[in-house]
Amino acid sequence: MTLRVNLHELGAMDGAARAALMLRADQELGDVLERAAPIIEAVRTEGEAALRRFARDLDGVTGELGALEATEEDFEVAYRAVEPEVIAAIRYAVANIRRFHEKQLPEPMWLEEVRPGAFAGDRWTPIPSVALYVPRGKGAFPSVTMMTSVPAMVAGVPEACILTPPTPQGGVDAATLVAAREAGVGRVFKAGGAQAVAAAAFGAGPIPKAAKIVGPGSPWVVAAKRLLAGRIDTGLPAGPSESIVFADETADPRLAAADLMIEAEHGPDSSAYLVTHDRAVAEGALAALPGLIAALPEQRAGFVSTVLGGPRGGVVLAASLEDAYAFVNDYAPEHLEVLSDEPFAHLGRIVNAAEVLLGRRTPITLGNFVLGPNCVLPTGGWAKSFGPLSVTDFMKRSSVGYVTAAAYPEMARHAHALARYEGFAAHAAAVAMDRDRAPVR
Ligand SMILES: NC(=O)c1ccc[n+]([C@@H]2O[C@H](COP(=O)([O-])OP(=O)(O)OC[C@H]3O[C@@H](n4cnc5c(N)ncnc54)[C@H](O)[C@@H]3O)[C@@H](O)[C@H]2O)c1
Ligand SMILES: N[C@H](CO)Cc1c[nH]c[nH+]1
Ligand SMILES: [Zn+2]
Repeated sequence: MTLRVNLHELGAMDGAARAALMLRADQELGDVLERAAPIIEAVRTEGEAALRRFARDLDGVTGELGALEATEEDFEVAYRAVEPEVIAAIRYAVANIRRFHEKQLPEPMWLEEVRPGAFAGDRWTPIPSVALYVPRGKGAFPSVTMMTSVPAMVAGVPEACILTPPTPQGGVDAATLVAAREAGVGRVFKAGGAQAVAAAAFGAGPIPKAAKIVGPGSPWVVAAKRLLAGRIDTGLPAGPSESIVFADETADPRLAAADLMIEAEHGPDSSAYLVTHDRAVAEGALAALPGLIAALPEQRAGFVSTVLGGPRGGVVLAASLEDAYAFVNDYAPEHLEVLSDEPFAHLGRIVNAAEVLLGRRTPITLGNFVLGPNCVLPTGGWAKSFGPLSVTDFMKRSSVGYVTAAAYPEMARHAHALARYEGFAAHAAAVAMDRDRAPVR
């Protein structure tokens, strides 16, 4: 395995080379969109039979798949199989994630008296149903189970279910089942990839049609969400993981190198940069990386070296601190870690990042698993306009209005003038009527 890590010197790069560093795997889906389309069509027309076929052909299930929905016995077996230390960590994380997300709950309703006797406001209610996608391919994700399930439960969604690819034995990852139960989601189905997104959009076998699907995934999941966006609310775009570790001259290069590997180890389609304006930090990190990579298990070492030596990763040496801020804000990373003795001094300069983790004791790992903020985050540059998954992603807002007799005449007069101007005669007629006359029955 080659352990070559890129050094990108921004001062020596032209605009095109700099722009090339910004590209992500989910911006270039290539033929995945085309190849996901027939999978979706098969689920739409064949339902459960297609899901069973894809479990075998795409998820590599060789064991007995059984019922698509995890049974009570599956949950019991999972609790026995997962190490007590991991169950304790899941409970610790669920408590923190719940505490964080409860703070996000909006007031159920507010009304403002916009004119004397005329009231307008917002009312928040949960969405009726949601499918929570939990990936399982290059890893298992009890973390994502908690991060999608807890806010859905805090929001009060009445019908929530988890969709996750089956294991090769035909079951569900044990810690995913434990995390689902601890977070309060009772239904877990074995379906992954594009076929899972299609099952949520149309309903398939026991998998209910949902109003929305949330959760991150591989390019197959991203592609299916794009193709089905007219059939189901696909929420925030969360594709292959990406990060920037931003380090100033006070940063420890070895920590910078270690933290650069965190998101790079997800897979070859990840993106990960260390951005610094300090040459000593850049060179120290480059020197530390081969040894750190070599200490990883083979598959993860392979992913990290592919990412850090490929077109979407490495060490970025900015021409100045200003240039480093500009790079981060242009890139709009999913995860941003700020390694500095004064991390808050940089916070005001960061405007585009889905998550900002401050200081040497807040590595991305803590955010991914236990701190409380959501680890399902927008990728592909979408952090310029989207935030992390939150409680309000599981709710919708309705406007509410109420006009009294005291406020009506003036409001009606102004509305009538605008209705006439826009040429809407029925709109105008409705506000020309006497609304306080006794009804004629
Ligand atoms: N943005 C976020 O918030 C966030 C959070 C966690 C994970 N992630 C990312 O989610 C992704 C998870 O990917 P994963 O692969 O581990 O799991 P996944 O569940 O997303 O993908 C595996 C599924 O893809 C389908 N698939 C695989 N190869 C296929 C093929 N050739 N044809 C058709 N379908 C195919 C299979 O059905 C399988 O079920 C990673 O890229 C990770 O970085 C992102
Ligand atoms: N980094 C992922 C989001 O991009 C979340 C995660 C979960 N487990 C490990 N990482
Ligand atoms: Zn991660």
